[in-house]
Amino acid sequence: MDKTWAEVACEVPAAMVDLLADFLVELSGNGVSIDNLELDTFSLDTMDEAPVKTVRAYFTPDDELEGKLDALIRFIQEHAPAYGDAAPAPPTVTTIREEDWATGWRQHFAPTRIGRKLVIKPTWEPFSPEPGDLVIELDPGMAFGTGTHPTTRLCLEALEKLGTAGDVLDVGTGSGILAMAAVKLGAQRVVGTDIDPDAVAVARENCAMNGVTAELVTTPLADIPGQFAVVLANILAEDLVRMAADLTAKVAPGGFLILSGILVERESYVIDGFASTGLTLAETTREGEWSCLLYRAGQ
Ligand SMILES: C[S@@+](CC[C@H](N)C(=O)[O-])C[C@H]1O[C@@H](n2cnc3c(N)ncnc32)[C@H](O)[C@@H]1O
Repeated sequence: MDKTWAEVACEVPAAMVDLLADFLVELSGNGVSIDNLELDTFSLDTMDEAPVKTVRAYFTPDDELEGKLDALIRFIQEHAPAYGDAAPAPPTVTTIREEDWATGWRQHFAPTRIGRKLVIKPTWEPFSPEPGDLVIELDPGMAFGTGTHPTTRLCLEALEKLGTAGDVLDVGTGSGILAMAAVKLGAQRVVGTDIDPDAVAVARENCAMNGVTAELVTTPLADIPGQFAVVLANILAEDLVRMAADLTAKVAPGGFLILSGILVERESYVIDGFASTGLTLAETTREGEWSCLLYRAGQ
């Protein structure tokens, strides 16, 4: 017989989504999906439009389900008043077939091989690594960087190709995915910085889960000490150009700067923006509508 899942859907105030999603990941042992919210997106527009969001979690329909639903209802009743006056509707439970579930959101977050050795794997998925594989465990969370976005993949591929014998700086670390990959690839000192303290908290949790050590900070780029063999920045084109001088200053002589977050149509805008930095454009890679630029510093 087909395996089934209990899909539990909760409609809550948009501002409560993060809190509830964390709770549901813990309670279900699976990931969650959030209506209108892509796993990784450069635009937060989708988050602003609706005051109420639906968070869906997937449970095994066993003897424990009823107790878990009670815990969920108590959690919502306890926390919802802080997010608005209207009482949220009770969660709904729908039985769905494994095959429907597998063709839903989850297929977008399965173990993914990136480059030759790196594998990004959700914690709940079994995976048998091949010799030499560098596995990063990561669940969809509240920070960009699950490995599903082309810009993340382009950065990871560039990083793997370069090798990371020296120190690495990851500007806009998000989930910490690039910083973790740098550590796994053998970098010495790895620093990840993000203007979003929530992202830094997520990145720290992810590093702890993966047993890797990286310095994860909210320190502005200009205040980070030292220079690095590789600097990564997967941030939008406008920000990259605005930060061109500071990014360049962090690259050690002979080192590399990997830039992504660049729509192909904005490639020349970024290249123009970095024209006076003294860096040499060594390679351009693309996936879909996204582009990644690899620069090299002189000795
Ligand atoms: C597209 S995400 C990249 C996440 C991850 N590095 C990856 O490649 O998947 C961009 C991140 O940069 C952060 N960010 C935006 N502007 C920044 C800045 N000026 N300095 C540091 N971080 C910044 C955002 O908060 C976000 O977490």
